[in-house]
Amino acid sequence: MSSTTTQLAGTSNLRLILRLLGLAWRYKTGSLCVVGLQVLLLSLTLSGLGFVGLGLDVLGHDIGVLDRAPAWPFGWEPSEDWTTLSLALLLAGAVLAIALVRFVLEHIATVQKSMLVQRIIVDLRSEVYDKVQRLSFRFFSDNTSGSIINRVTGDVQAVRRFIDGVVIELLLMALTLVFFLVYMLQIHALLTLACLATTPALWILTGLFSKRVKPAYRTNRELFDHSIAVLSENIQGVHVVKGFWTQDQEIEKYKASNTKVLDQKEWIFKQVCLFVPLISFVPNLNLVVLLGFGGYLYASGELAFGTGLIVFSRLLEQFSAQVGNIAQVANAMQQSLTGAQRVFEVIDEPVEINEPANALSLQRPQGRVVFENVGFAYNPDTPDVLNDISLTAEPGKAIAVVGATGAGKSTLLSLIPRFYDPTRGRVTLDGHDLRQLDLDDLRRSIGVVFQESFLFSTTIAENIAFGHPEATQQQITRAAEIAQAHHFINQLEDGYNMILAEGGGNLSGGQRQRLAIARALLLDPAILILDDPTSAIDPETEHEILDAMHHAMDGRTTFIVAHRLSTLKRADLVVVLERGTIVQCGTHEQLMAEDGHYYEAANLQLVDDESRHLLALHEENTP
Ligand SMILES: Nc1ncnc2c1ncn2[C@@H]1O[C@H](COP(=O)(O)OP(=O)(O)OP(=O)(O)O)[C@@H](O)[C@H]1O
Repeated sequence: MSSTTTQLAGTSNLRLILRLLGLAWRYKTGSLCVVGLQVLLLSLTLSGLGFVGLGLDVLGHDIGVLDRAPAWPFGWEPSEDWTTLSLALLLAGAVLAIALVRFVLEHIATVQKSMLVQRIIVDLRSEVYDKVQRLSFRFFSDNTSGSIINRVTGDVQAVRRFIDGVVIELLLMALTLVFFLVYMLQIHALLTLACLATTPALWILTGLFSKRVKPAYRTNRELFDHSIAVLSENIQGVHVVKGFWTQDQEIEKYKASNTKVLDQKEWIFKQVCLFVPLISFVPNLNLVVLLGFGGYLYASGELAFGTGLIVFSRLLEQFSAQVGNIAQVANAMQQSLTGAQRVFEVIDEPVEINEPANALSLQRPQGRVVFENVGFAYNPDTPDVLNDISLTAEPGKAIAVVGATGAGKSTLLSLIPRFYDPTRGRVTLDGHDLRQLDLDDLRRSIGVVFQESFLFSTTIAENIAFGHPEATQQQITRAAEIAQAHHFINQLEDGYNMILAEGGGNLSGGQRQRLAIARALLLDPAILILDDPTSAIDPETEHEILDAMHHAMDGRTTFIVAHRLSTLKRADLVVVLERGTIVQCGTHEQLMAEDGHYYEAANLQLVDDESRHLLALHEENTP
């Protein structure tokens, strides 16, 4: 992920954790509510445990197994009239009541936690998606769609996991440990210290595990990005895949990328599978200490049976389970840190194309576009794609840009809506540097039709009104008429309400382009950019598109990448680009009078047109 990637690759875990804690703080009410409920549940668990221990002491004392009288809480003593059975029933009733309250609270806590988790996911996904929308074209060239999709979906889940699987879990663990520790210390301090002597070993093991798996989780996400990229490219290029009969190759490619993910995940699983039992094993040593030392204390009369040894063993068991849980938390932490780093890379990606705070609003520009000594390179370390371009387009005039493939035509046009900013010089609109203008206003005053137009899987009407969703049917129809699309739309079964397949797959290339022209025209833009819209169209359909374009150009400053002589002849100015430099500039007639590339190329096309004409005549006359 461009510059930020390297910067963030070195981001320490501590900084990431602090940042994630800041994020968790946004959800403090929900998180504290979940933690509060868990504290209540914990208190109830401990009370239940205490009552069970007391019950055992009452029964043991009654049958003469235990010498010591049971110690009732808060100095309360049952009266002499109470029988052992009624005392046991009282304690059993208390345990049952506690279990019922626990049941209700546990339900509320689970619902609260799920709602919190969902809110975090939705908020974070919107934030990342919102940022992706504002990022420049450079971001999309630098990152595969697989990686971007993965960050908005999977990695966001990982960040969410930090809040519910790490922060809340650690808080609960800390609270539980403190509660249990205090209770155990109260029962017998020395026994507690002896039983917990193994705990530091767990922390050391956890630290070692985290260090070992962190890079593996990062690699895993990258391999997964690749696998999604293979899938999405295959779907997008399904025509090429089928056309070249390469399904088997593609299946192998996808299998290979999935196998890489699997192999790498297997390594992580192996580490986790070694770590988790190891962490669970260590607390068993505590039980050995408990049986030895605790048994001795009971025998020497220092420890009660039920409220002492039994309750202590249950506490130790749960304490150890909580400490053992650290393995899961450490694993969740590594996964969430990897995900978080990738999500923050998107959130931190600088918005390259932005506007000043006091941006100038040009609601309805006249459309005078001037390039002043413009130079441009896609990257600082790659050669210039445009050199010293100076060019003036007067309002309402048509500028045709011609040149060999790779000459820089599309790049030149992409500077007008500020898809990129010039590296040197400036582009102005009505005398104002584009960088000083309100970006929304600027883009609203420009209609763009690309070489291949992307349509969305919604109705034709909604596709035409894409940039202006409030447009009336009348405005939509008007735009479609100018773009020569109204006729074919009316012939469709559902007309303007026909729902398009993904990418407009159920329309012909020419129909798609005419819809794209209508979409650009609906905004009634002062400037029209037509980036070779007939390049992917057959000659028959090209004629219809050219007609549509000529209607659309009326009264607008138009930049058009064109090859057809008919279009070039109609242009007010023809600019010939060669390797990013303007080598010729003038009207068609002026350029034809010069002995240059334009003259040669135009003659070639004339010959070509002539041969096509002859061929057509020949076909007509052949029986
Ligand atoms: N996103 C990009 N990142 C880096 N280089 C790019 C990018 N887009 C285009 N280029 C390079 O810039 C140069 C000009 O490309 P551009 O698309 O502007 O040419 P063009 O004249 O429109 O070509 P064509 O007629 O084939 O569409 C080419 O060398 C191309 O490889």
